[in-house]
Amino acid sequence: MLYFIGLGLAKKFLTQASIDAMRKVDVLYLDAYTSLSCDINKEYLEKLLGRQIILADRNTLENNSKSIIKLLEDGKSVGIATIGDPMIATTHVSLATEAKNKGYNVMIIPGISVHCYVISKSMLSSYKFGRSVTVVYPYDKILDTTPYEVIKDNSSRGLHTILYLDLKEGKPMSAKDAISLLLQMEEIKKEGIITPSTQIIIGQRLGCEDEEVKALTISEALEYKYKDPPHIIIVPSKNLHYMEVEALKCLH
Ligand SMILES: C[S@@+](CC[C@H](N)C(=O)[O-])C[C@H]1O[C@@H](n2cnc3c(N)ncnc32)[C@H](O)[C@@H]1O
Repeated sequence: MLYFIGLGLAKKFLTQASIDAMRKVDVLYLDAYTSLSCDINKEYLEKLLGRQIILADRNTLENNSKSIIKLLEDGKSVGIATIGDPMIATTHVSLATEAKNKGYNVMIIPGISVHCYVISKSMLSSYKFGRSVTVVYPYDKILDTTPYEVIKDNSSRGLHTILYLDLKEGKPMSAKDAISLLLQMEEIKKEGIITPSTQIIIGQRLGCEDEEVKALTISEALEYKYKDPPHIIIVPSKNLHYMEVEALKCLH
């Protein structure tokens, strides 16, 4: 059996189902690259569960899945624990389908995802979210403008956009860096999608004791004093329902 175990965003969101599964498996990996938590880490989980955990990088789970399949072939049960939900905005589906196609049972244990958490805290209508996208660091000085295109497309259909921020080699992108990249995209595209008066919602350290969810304009966000990451951004559609307008006022 291969278990994909969602840990939620912080210690207080660990579920009994996730703890039971982590105790039960023969080999337990902690996915250390698709997300991060302010208070769940390998040491904390090892102490809580009284067992050993292996930190898994992208290579172990994506390119070198053979080692995990080999454990299953040897009759071992394997767990892959992930901050948040194991299947939301991660790359674990390919490993799950590979194991399933080879005849192994796959069990998914959902966890509270940042995706649901930020929608809930924003009070925006959950029916009105379009495709989500990740703002990534420029690669070889080339800026990927996909987030700009996705915001534009969602906006044209009256939909909100969730922006995940890049997490490269354990270095989480801050909201401030993401906003300056969005402004650079605007300079390239010049379609008036991201302007100083564009409203955004910034979620900081969600699930932690010092979490914050704030509605700001882009120009306010450039001056804002942020807490440490992780950060996430929502770009609300301009076509807000009057209840959503009221909800946003509560986040100022
Ligand atoms: C690619 S998503 C993975 C989401 C995860 N699988 C889940 O279900 O929660 C990771 C990104 O979400 C955002 N994020 C994750 N946890 C967060 C938190 N507690 N507070 C704010 N943003 C967070 C950050 O932008 C981070 O780089």
